[in-house]
Amino acid sequence: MTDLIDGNVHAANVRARTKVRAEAFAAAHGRKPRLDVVIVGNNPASRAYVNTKAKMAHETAIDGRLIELPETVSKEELLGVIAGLNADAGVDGILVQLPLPDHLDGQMMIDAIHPAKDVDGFHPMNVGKLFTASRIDPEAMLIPCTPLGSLLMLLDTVGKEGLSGKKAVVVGRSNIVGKPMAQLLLAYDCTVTIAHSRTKDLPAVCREADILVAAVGRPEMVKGDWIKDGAVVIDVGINRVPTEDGKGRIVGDVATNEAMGKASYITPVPGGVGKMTVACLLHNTIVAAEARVKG
Ligand SMILES: Nc1nc(=O)c2c([nH]1)NC[C@@H]1CN(c3ccc(C(=O)N[C@@H](CCC(=O)O)C(=O)O)cc3)C=[N+]21
Repeated sequence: MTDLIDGNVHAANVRARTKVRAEAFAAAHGRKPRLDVVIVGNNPASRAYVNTKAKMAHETAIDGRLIELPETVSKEELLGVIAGLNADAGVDGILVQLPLPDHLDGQMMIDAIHPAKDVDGFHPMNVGKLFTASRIDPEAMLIPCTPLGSLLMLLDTVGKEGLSGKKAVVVGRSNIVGKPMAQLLLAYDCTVTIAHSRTKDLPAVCREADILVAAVGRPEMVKGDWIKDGAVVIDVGINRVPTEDGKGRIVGDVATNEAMGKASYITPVPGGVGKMTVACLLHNTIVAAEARVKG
């Protein structure tokens, strides 16, 4: 039997707790916490994510502005926008939607965000804190949203005991998901392997995993027979694939149908990790806001 881990339920819980804190913040400080999102160009998928974030922020009593810049914006202009948000005392969180057009260096822009406002948790200062922490504290650190959301679902599903000493395999080595995810699992006493596109015999490596995190961005790459019986599977992928009606549909990095009956738990796509990513972004915004007013 495979149980689905319902991202909508977990995300609603995170948002409910965040909303209570956002309302208390507003009562104490005379303004709502604020998350500003910078988006460059008009990639339809990027637009869709940004709209979801704006809607969820609003429902969670968090304010925000969307700063829309043309595809052709220069490096200097974008750095200027970020500097303005850093200097604006009313802004608690800054998110620069990635990826950026080729002429802009994403890491340079991340580095320019004030670490205290870096609600993505991508700034080297926040990355360093995560990698050196002896204990993971989502109240005291800005942890990248997708790995944090994945960890919270794992903790709610199998508990700390369900992670300690277990073999975890993270497929994917991005700075946004793979590397921080591996670090979180390591902090919870998993034995962690980071696998990637050059890994020899990837199916065999995955078959060893008690906890399998797929973050490769390839539709349904992880097959049913890559999954150990009883493994917990976290599917981070969000891939749009064509359908006959031309509308397309969203699938993960795991062939979910094949995983059913093998995994003990799996996150569905959609309705899994993605929902928690947005909820954790709002969580990070209230953490950043509270830390800033404390000084
Ligand atoms: N600086 C930055 N930070 C990000 O966190 C960031 C980013 N850039 N660029 C783009 C990606 C993508 N991303 C998603 C968040 C939620 C869903 C989500 O809620 N997905 C729904 C379904 C989506 C659908 O149906 O289209 C789900 O999984 O159920 C998806 C994708 C955040 N990103």
